[in-house]
Amino acid sequence: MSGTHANTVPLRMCELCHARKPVLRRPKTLQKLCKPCFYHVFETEIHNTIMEAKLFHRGERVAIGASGGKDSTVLAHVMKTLNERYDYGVEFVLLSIDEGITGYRDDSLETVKRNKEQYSMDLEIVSYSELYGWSMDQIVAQIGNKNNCTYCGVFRRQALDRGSVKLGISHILTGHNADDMAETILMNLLRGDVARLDRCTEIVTDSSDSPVKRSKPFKYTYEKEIVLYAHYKKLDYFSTECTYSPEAFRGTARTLIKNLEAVRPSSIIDIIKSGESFVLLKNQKKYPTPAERQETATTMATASTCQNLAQGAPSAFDPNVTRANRCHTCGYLSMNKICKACILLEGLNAGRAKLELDGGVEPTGQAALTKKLEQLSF
Ligand SMILES: Nc1ncnc2c1ncn2[C@@H]1O[C@H](COP(=O)(O)OP(=O)(O)OP(=O)(O)O)[C@@H](O)[C@H]1O
Repeated sequence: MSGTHANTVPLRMCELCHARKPVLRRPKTLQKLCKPCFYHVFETEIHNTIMEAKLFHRGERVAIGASGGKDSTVLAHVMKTLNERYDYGVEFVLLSIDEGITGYRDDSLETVKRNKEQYSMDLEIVSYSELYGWSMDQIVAQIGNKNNCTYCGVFRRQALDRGSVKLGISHILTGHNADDMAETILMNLLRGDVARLDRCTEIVTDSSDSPVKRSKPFKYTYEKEIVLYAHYKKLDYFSTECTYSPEAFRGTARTLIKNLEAVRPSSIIDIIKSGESFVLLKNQKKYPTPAERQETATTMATASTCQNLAQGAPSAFDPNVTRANRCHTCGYLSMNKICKACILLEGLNAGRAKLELDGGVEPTGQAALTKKLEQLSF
């Protein structure tokens, strides 16, 4: 009976090449594909995203935020592949931030060190201890496990900027993927955070308090496909989750996205497309041009910003930028008199951080700290 059935049912072939047997069902489209066709569509979609957004220009040096995890490892691999295939003429450099998380970042950095050899890219490692005098382990020991993501997020953002500036680079890529972006859109929507909703769908984010622009070439790339790609290509990446507690609200948004994806795979892209289509009141703030950004990055590199921050010394990195744009404590670009990192550091250094976090009456925990940071104005 089964023999008869096998003779009558045509052998299903890859839905793209119709020549090879499929080995996987593509999460984004549910197409059954062979490995070469999956690699091809995966890489080509990223290339198209890069081309449409005009992400690079020839001769540019670009940092890849390399955590050793699946996203940034696949990012480094794909950027090397596409740079060679399409001759972008870009020099990629790996930039890692060592947050000082024992059993997590120390191990993942070993992966990045191997990636450096595997992809023949230079590697720069910048640590929280060196920049701020505090590792995340020490911060968590002081403030507990509750708000650590906020500290880590603020410090990492600035550390990536400072690492780039140290390298004289004004463009950094991160491995944020379509799932991350859909989560962020949903979170901003649910919080009513219209200002962030306006910016969070952009592939390139510019900020007036940063000399470095950030791009997300995986903006439309599904996390599940990144995992499949890393798996089939046998890429060397580190897969352990951070040992400290994750941001609770993002976790909720993530679960929601995963549930939506399970019943409707296009949900992730649909959320991003919807987010992109929202028409919001535009912020009229003028952001620096690429040339202005490059100039600032070079000037700041010369001024050894990292050393200044570690010493907490005010500095005059760029004579063209007025004092009003600088943090009065560390001298780094800031829209407020004191930058977010220094506010947090001040609390830590004075041993006040925990007291301040627990002392408020209305929103508590993560929400309270975020609100406090957002409302800063002097
Ligand atoms: N310690 C770090 N050093 C350098 N870049 C980082 C670091 N942590 C995160 N990034 C950058 O930010 C992106 C998003 O970080 P996130 O913490 O969301 O990790 P993730 O989604 O697990 O990504 P990955 O799989 O690359 O670790 C990463 O892909 C990477 O480009």
